[in-house]
Amino acid sequence: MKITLEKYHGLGNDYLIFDPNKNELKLTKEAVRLICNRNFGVGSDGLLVGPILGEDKMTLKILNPDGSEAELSGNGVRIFGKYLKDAGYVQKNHFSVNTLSGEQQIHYLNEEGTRIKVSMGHLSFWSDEIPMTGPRREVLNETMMFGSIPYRVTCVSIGNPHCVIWLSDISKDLACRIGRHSEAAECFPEKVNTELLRVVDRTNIEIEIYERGAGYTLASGTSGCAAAGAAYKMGLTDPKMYVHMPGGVLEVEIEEDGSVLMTGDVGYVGKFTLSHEMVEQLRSL
Ligand SMILES: N[C@@H](CCC[C@H](N)C(=O)O)C(=O)O
Repeated sequence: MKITLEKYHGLGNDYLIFDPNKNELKLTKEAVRLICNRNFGVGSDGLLVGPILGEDKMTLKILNPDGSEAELSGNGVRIFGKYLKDAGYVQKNHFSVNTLSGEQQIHYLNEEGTRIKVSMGHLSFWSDEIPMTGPRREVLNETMMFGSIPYRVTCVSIGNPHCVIWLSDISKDLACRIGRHSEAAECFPEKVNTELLRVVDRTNIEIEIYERGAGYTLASGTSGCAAAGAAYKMGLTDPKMYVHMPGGVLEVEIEEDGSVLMTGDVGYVGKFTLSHEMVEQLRSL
C-alpha cells in the first residue's frame, strides 16, 4: 500500500499530514523521526495525524519531529483546517476539532481556506497547570537560570507549556542557546517551549522561538499566543496585537476571560508519495 503525505506550512512552520483514512502504517516514535528528518526523510517541524473520525467530531493528533506528542499546535490546527477543506472533509465555514488540549474552533476567513481564525482556548499562568515544580503560584517575572545565566521569565499554558523571556534584543542564536537549556530544565516536568520576546509597541511584538521536541522554528501559533498573553499580562501591550516571527505575522487577540483568538495564513506545498524502499524502512521501525 502506498503512503502519501501532504505538506503545508503556517508562516514557515512546516507540517506533514498523515491521513489515517488513506494510509496504513504504525507510527512508532522512530518512524515519526525518520519521516520528519530533513536529510533522510521528507522533513518537517512535525506530523499531523488526522482526521481521526469520531461520532460527531474530528480529532487531530500532533507529533513533534522527535516523536513526542504535543497537546496543541496553533499552526498545526490552521494547517489541519486547510487540509480538511482541501480533502473535502468539511463544507461549513465554522466547525470544531478535538486535540489533546480540548476543542478548537476553526473559521475560514476566505474562500480558499488559506486565512484561518482559531479559538485557541484559555491562557493560564498557574504553575500546576503549566506544569511547573514548586509551590502553586502564577509564574510572573521570576528569575530562572538557564545555562548558568539568569533570565526574567513568565510561564504560561495555552494547552501546551511555554516559557517567555522578555529581552530588548532577540536573535535566532540566542533562542537556540537558551532553548537548549530551558527545554528540559528540571522545573518543567513536561519540558517547555521557549519564546524570546521583544515588545515593539502596544500592538506589535517580535518573538524568536525554540520549540519543545522540534528546536528552532520560523513560527509557532501557540508560542505567538503565549508571548502575546505574557506581554499583555505584564501590562506591556493592548489585548490585540501583531506577533512578528521570522516566518511571518500572526494576529492575536486576548479576550476578557483569558481566551485567545489567533488568525494567520496557511500555504500548501504538495503531496509526497513515499518510495517502496522508504515504506519498507518505516515498517521495520
Ligand atoms: N509549532 C507549534 C507548536 C507545536 C508543539 C510544540 N512543539 C509542543 O511540544 O508543545 C505551534 O504552531 O503552536
